[in-house]
Amino acid sequence: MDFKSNHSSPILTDPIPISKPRLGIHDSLLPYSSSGVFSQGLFLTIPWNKPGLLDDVLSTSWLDAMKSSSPRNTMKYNGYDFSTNDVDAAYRNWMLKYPSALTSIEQIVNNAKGKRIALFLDYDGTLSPIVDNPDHAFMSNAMRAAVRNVAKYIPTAIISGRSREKVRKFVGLKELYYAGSHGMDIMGPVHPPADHTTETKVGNLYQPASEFLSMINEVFVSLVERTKNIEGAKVENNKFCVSVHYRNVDEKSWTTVAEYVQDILKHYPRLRLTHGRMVLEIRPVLKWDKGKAVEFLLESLGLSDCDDVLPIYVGDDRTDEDAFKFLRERSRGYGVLVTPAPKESNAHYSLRDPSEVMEFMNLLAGIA
Ligand SMILES: O=P(O)(O)OC[C@H]1O[C@H](O[C@H]2O[C@H](CO)[C@@H](O)[C@H](O)[C@H]2O)[C@H](O)[C@@H](O)[C@@H]1O
Repeated sequence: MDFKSNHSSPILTDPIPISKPRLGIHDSLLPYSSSGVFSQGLFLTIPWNKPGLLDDVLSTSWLDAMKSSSPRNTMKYNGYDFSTNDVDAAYRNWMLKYPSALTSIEQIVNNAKGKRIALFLDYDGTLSPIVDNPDHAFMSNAMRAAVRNVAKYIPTAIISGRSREKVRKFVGLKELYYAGSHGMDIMGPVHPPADHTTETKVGNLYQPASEFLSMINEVFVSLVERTKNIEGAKVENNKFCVSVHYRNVDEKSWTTVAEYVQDILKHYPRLRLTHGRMVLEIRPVLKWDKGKAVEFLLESLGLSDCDDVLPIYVGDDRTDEDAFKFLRERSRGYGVLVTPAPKESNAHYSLRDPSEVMEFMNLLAGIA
């Protein structure tokens, strides 16, 4: 399998051309084939993203970007103040383009007839509500039950910006596929022993950015040190990427946070910066994202190039747009954007919040 992406980064604007080295994936990282989950002998060409230090966050009005990156409520959005009525009217209008996946379930079911659904779920803001402390973003037991139930009928993967280990711990379900670090750390389900004489089989692993591990660690340590005096700043090690949270930082210090990040990145031309919800994220320049992870998983599951497969991806964040874009460009399946406020997206449908995501999964389980 040879991934050759034409996708241009949705974020970087740096025009510096670079060569695209072919990254041979070491055998030890190749999925083993005995369980038949991941195909063997993969040799991926992973295009490198342009080595820009700065994305839209820093190249233009990054302070504005920081401000609008996660509306704390729907009354203030993208710099505008809305009354509740305005918000409702705007949202209803927006839903003409991105209809609710709940009210469109019949249409989805009709299109799924004779097809196998594959479900991809983002974690933060999709399965768990956005909270101030990233370590406390727990999903409810009801949500866990809904995921467990839908996964009985539909192959289900969690694709998150968090480290795979952390998101797996939050979700707590062994039977799922997990892709952490924005898709750069993929693992298949852990199979329980068939009987007490056999060992638990660890899921197959695929880590296209493994060579960046020590560099990311270094950056993590530097950023922790650098930001230690900024009240509320939190640096999270997501294994193949680092998140610098400014949600709890006084707005007056946001510039300082961004400058510190920018300073450190100057020493790492092979890392780049993207922007999530009140978080700056540092990751390898590899052009590997959630869209690539979906492509990889479909391929590994033997579900790519099949007309009888309907992938559905549910997510709330900018990084999920890569997956929506992949599905749209391939005219395959549906992206479902989770948002309480209107925003442009490559998704096909919308859901307002995690509780609607849960309802949607219950409906999917019912029809599968
Ligand atoms: O891809 P995701 O699963 O959506 O992960 C994206 C980032 O999510 C987390 O941060 C976000 O959620 C936190 C908890 O609600 C919130 O406090 C923070 O402001 C948000 O940016 C996570 O902590 C990051 O590492 C992920 O990259």
